[in-house]
Amino acid sequence: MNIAIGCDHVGFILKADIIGHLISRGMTVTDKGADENTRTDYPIYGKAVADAVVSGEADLGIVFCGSGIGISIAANKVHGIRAVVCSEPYSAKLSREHNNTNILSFGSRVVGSELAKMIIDAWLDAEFEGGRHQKRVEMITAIEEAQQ
Ligand SMILES: O=C(CO)[C@H](O)[C@H](O)COP(=O)(O)O
Repeated sequence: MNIAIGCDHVGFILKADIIGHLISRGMTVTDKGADENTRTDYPIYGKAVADAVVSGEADLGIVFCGSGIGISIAANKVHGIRAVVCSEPYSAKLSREHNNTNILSFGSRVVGSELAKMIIDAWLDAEFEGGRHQKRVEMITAIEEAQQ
């Protein structure tokens, strides 16, 4: 599985910690920046990771900013993206099972490295359940398509 990752200046250190964890899980990691912790703007990297996911370059994405909020909002502006900010594993698991999320977002000022790894494991180990949830995800997509 190929995971695209991206961060702003605040998320840079947590992203660096997480790369090794993803590789240890057998993932291929495509890093869309930022490449240093100099102040930058999170929408650049939220869009870059989202584009990689919707184009098929990556299967899933993980993004990092200070709160996880701005970069997830930016990613969610790209059609086909369902990005979620998580600070505990249960929501991460449910976001895959019920909502088929394709980007996981972290607040580096909120979540430490070990908790982030637990959240990532819960997210990656979960699978979309389909069934009654399929129709609801399709309803979200229909909202998106009506905006075009
Ligand atoms: O969390 C974020 C967006 O939701 C950003 O990381 C945060 O706003 C950056 O702030 P600053 O430029 O003061 O470091």
